[in-house]
Amino acid sequence: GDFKAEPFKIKAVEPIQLIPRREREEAIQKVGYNLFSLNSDQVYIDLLTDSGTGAMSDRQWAGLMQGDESYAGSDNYQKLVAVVQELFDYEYTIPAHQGRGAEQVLFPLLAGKGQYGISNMHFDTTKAHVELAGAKAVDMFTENAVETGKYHPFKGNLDVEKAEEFIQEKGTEKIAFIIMTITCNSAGGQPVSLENIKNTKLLADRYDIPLLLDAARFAENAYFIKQREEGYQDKTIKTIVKEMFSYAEAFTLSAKKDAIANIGGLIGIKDDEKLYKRARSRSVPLEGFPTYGGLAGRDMEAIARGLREVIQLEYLDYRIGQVKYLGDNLREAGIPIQYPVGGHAVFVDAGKMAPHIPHNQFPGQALGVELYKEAGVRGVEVGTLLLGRDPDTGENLQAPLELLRLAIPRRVYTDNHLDVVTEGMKRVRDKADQLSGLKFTYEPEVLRHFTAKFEPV
Ligand SMILES: CC1=C(O)/C(=C\N=C(/Cc2ccccc2)C(=O)O)C(COP(=O)(O)O)=CN1
Repeated sequence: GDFKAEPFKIKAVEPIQLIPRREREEAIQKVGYNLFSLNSDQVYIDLLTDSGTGAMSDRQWAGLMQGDESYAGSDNYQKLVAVVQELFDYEYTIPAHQGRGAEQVLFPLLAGKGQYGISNMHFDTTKAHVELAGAKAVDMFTENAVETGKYHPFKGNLDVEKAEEFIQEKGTEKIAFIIMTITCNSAGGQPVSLENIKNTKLLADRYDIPLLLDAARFAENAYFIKQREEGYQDKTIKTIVKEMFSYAEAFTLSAKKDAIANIGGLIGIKDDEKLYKRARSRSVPLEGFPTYGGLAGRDMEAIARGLREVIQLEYLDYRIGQVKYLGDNLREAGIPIQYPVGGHAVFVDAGKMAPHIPHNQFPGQALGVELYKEAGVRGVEVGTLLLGRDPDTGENLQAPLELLRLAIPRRVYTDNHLDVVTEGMKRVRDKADQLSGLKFTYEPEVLRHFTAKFEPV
């Protein structure tokens, strides 16, 4: 339409507050400069993640009252199966408690010791589950993904040539699967074009390798295809979604993103009954039972309803328009970001903003700590800290980009809140060259960023 206002009015609100600067400085120092360790009431505007932090609609809330808590065969499960069939044209659905729940059930059935998982970019928790299955996660993004200041419509694409060389080098029996992350979170929530998905499918078929989707932000990916890909402008989001999923044979999906639910995950299997039965039996010890997957019936209802809401064009116009609003304001202030903005967050190029901080002193984390001190805004580092160490050598892997992610929860904040973020980032920019890096005082074994402790270098 020709007006930009939110396609909803607000019915319930949750108070937030900005604690005094002194208290913010004490709080972050006390938790060892790890933003994950702050309590929510110490955070004014929480851009840590868009995962599980969205606001449900009144219809989703109403659905909670229709939770069928039958142990087996819950009515909400049937609704979930029906919406997966309708939206993705996938026969089989197995719920899980979240995305990682889906990954832990599915991946070991497809990947094993000494094998490789190929992806445009594995998000860190997905990489962890490929490794837990005994395989190695290999990212095959294109050069466009690392040139943050340069426009490219599909920075999330997989480099098909690079992937083919790798397959030929290792031998096809060494490749467990190709998993396409849509949108590509670690590249900056960047979309993957349908052309790239098609070409990846052709590659997978040529070598008889399964193609999976990590579909956490599938609706946002579809929106960018409609906006930017030749021949898709007049297609509905629903049509684009169905085509995207038609090229894969299974997906894992964190319902905490584009199902706008606070918890939940899904495994979708297109038509491979044998794989479905194996996954279904694995879900019993790991996720409880194949018709509830670690969730209450009410949660499955919320997910089923959220999946229908997320593909509405008015919602996506608003949601991605809000991310662009923040991105445009930061760029106007001369703050380097991954451009164009992605679907769920603005990724500040911390490597460019604080070039004096080496990658292994975590510039993204240093900027994130400063933004919290300046404005009580919590972001998250997506760079070397998140990437972790090489499981074989133990060496710190250097990330392709050192980013500070400002993830925008769905239907939660107004542009006024985002203006505070812009103001806070301007203050950080003005002192960026005086910032020092961080070093570990405590480094956990696995997924270290969640609980690590630091001190300024
Ligand atoms: C593409 C993709 C994801 O982005 C994803 C989770 N993302 C998250 C959640 C998170 C993870 C690590 C640190 C902080 C926050 C995000 O903040 O971005 C998962 C796992 O889903 P799960 O959290 O439901 O287990 C699978 N794939």
